[in-house]
Amino acid sequence: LGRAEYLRYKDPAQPIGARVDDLLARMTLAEKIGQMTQIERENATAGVLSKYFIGSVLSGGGSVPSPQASAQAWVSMVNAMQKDALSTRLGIPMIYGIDAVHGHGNVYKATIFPHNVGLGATRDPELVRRIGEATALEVRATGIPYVFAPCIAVCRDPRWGRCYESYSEDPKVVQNMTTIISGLQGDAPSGFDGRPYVGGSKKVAACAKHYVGDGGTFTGINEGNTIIDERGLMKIHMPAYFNSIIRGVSTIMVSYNSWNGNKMHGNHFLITDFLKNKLKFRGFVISDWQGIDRITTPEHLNYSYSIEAGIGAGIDMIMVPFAYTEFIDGLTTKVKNNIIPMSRIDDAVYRILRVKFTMGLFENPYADPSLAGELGKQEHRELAREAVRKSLVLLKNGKSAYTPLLPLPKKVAKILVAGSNADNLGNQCGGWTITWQGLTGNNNTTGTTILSAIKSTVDPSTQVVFSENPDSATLSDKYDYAIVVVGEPPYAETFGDNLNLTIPAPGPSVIQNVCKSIKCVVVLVSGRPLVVEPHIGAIDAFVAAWLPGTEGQGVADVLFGDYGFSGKLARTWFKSVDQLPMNVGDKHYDPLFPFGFGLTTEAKK
Ligand SMILES: O=[N+]([O-])c1ccc(O[C@@H]2O[C@@H](CO)[C@H](O)[C@H](S[C@@H]3O[C@H](CO)[C@@H](O)[C@H](O)[C@H]3O)[C@@H]2O)cc1
Repeated sequence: LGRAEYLRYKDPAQPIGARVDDLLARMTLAEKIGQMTQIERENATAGVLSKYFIGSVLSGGGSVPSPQASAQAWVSMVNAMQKDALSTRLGIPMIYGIDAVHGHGNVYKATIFPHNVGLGATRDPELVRRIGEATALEVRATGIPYVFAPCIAVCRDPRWGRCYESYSEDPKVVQNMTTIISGLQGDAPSGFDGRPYVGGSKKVAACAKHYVGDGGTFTGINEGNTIIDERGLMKIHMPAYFNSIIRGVSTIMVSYNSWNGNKMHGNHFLITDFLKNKLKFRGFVISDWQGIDRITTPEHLNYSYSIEAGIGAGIDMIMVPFAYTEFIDGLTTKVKNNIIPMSRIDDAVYRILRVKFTMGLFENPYADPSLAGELGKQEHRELAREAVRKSLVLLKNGKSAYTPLLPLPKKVAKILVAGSNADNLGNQCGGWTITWQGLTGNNNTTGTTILSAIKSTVDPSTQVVFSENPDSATLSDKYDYAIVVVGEPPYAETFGDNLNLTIPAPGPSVIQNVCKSIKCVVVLVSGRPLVVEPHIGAIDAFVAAWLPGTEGQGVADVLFGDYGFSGKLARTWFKSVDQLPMNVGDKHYDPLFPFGFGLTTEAKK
């Protein structure tokens, strides 16, 4: 029998660089460009991956194999795609990516952690690292090795629809929370000088996004224009990328926004000169969804130009995600006509292969079925509950310092719970949950609403009356106190852009109606600070709960004193939207509640 030809790139004993060099030298242009192409899962039908040598597949927001798909169904889907990819001449495994920005959001019964706006308020980087570890396990339970997380945006204007994806307006808080990358990927060995690192098949490749300045657009317009000089960009929006690279982040996603009128997806200086050559980032740079299409207005106006500008700027992998033949043909033409040099293609493919080799994808291309039980595991839910507790910020406690309302007594005669967000799991999870935009209501995934948490925490003898929008008959009853849980419905991206930031109706009237006659604590479930100045006088106690996710028990734990309040504002709480943008350190700083503010309480013995 002839000895099978020794293929150096297939030998795990070989150094990573040698394996990449060997494989790259064997690849045709079509195989190289295929590696640079990421397509949406709905396009990855039988034979497509092998026919076009596709290197990556993704789930866009809400893209699932079937409604309420099990971990096993996800594993079957990903493994089938992998089998197709491995059937190619060189057998290069594809890498499947998904947004797991607050736990494995697309997936039914996954643990949904607080969105980043709440995690910033915890000021607890080690907690956030543990969230990364748990998220990696839940993502691997579904056979997926790559997440488009964390978002390290520094949101400078809460009118931005994605502000809740940002840990803070303060770059230092965002830098501290890059511990999530080490949780997701594992700890890069010291002196790793910014090479991509993923520590085995219980870890996932991460993606620091969106590079750069996504949180700094004019009036918070999503995908808008970040108008700031280079010094300001480097001081506010860049620092967390330094930390991410030191932590060995495997990929970086380019942002839709422009910087001083120039689209980031076409910015050679920031992507190649700065990120790759100065910061020595050695993972791969991925575009956002149709990110190169949106270089032009209207989008896709001149896709040939978009390809040239995006690849020329230094983007390595294109999240196409649908028109993949147009992308492949377009890039092939550019290379054959010497408009894009082969050296640019080789740089891109080198980086992509380095990540795939480093994370062991060649040795372990298929899912580990033993991890299925990690999805929604009780231990992870307890971690999420701890995160909820630590994310709550107590902004007012009693109409005077001598009459604190919190912690609430568990044993009283009767309490009223009111508001749109008291009994609504979808609202407390927010966007990027089950679907891209998120879903209001209690029928979309499993978890604990704030109302059910209250009911299970109070003494069994305490009567709990719930009414979303209580009428005068309900309000005429006698209550020891009321808990009013109001706030925003779920949203994502541009659909969340909002210039007035008022509490959605009927929240303000519920606050007024309840609080004028009953001692009340208002719990605001929202992706950002909202207009509360007109109501604050009528409110006895006020808690910012942000978007806590599935583990609403964490809210009751603190309201009733099983744990103390410890959260600190990671965002300035404005008085009026006319003041915006207004951030800590600004010359004119006149907030309702300043950055860093948060009252504390002691846990009841
Ligand atoms: O019907 N419309 O009006 C509509 C509008 C815009 C759409 O565009 C698309 O919608 C979403 C759902 O398909 C996609 O996820 C992206 S968003 C992008 O997706 C990446 C992958 O999920 C994330 O990592 C990034 O962080 C995020 O910025 C895009 O905006 C789709 C439909």
